Amino acid sequence: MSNPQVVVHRDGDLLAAAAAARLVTRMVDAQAARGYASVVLTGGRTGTAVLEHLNRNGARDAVDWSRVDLYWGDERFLPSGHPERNETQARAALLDHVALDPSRVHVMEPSDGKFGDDPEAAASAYADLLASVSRPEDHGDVPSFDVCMLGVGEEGHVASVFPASPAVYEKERTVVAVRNCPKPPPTRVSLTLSSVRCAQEVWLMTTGEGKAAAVAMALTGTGEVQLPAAGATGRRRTLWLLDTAAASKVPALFKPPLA
Ligand SMILES: O=C(O)[C@H](O)[C@@H](O)[C@H](O)[C@H](O)COP(=O)(O)O
Repeated sequence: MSNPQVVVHRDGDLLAAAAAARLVTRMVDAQAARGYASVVLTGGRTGTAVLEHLNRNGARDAVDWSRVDLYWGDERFLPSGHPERNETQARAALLDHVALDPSRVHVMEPSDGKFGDDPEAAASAYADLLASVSRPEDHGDVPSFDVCMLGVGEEGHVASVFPASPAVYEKERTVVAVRNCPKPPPTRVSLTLSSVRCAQEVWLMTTGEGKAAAVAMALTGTGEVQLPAAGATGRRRTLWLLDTAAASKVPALFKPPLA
């Protein structure tokens, strides 16, 4: 488990642009080292803005998109193509504009997919997929993703893991169905925190005053049951990418001295 690092940017747009540039570099380095890059995408405004900026980044095609494995941290359990699905928004923002290998874009099943309106079956199938692509060096049923990107909710949720929810207590399964989610839409499929923690690097990216309390609590010892973002740590790196508003309650010890 890695200690959190905090990087603060002037505003949300600069945060998204800087995170996109960081992601390009991380993916290029992963491909140089191992021949492929694996990234977990997140829904939400910040996560989608990062993909939009990545699509506009001049270094975008330094990435060999045919050797990228994409996953989702969570997905809204809606029909395929629904505008509220994270997949739909990611495709519009980036995926439809780069030469990905479709077989390496690992979508969580929609509610009109092969399992119909059964989110538990969709979750179980995604867990099986993760297990099938895990390598011996991953030491488990979840790949050691190069980067797992996460947005953060005002009450501290990440992916679709909410405070004191069944998902936050899950210790066995790697992917779960989430019902009665406090953030609409109510039914989702989500990685559990233990799956998030398989990533080499976890990037928590959020903006705005409304997130400042959750960010500060996560960084100052609140437990993951009450504040799931506190449990989102990477094997090698846990990076909080914030704008000044979301960082406004972060203790000085986490912020580099102003230049
Ligand atoms: O499917 C989702 O809704 C997201 O995965 C969710 O975890 C999101 O990232 C946070 O709610 C932050 O969302 P914003 O970035 O829009 O604040």
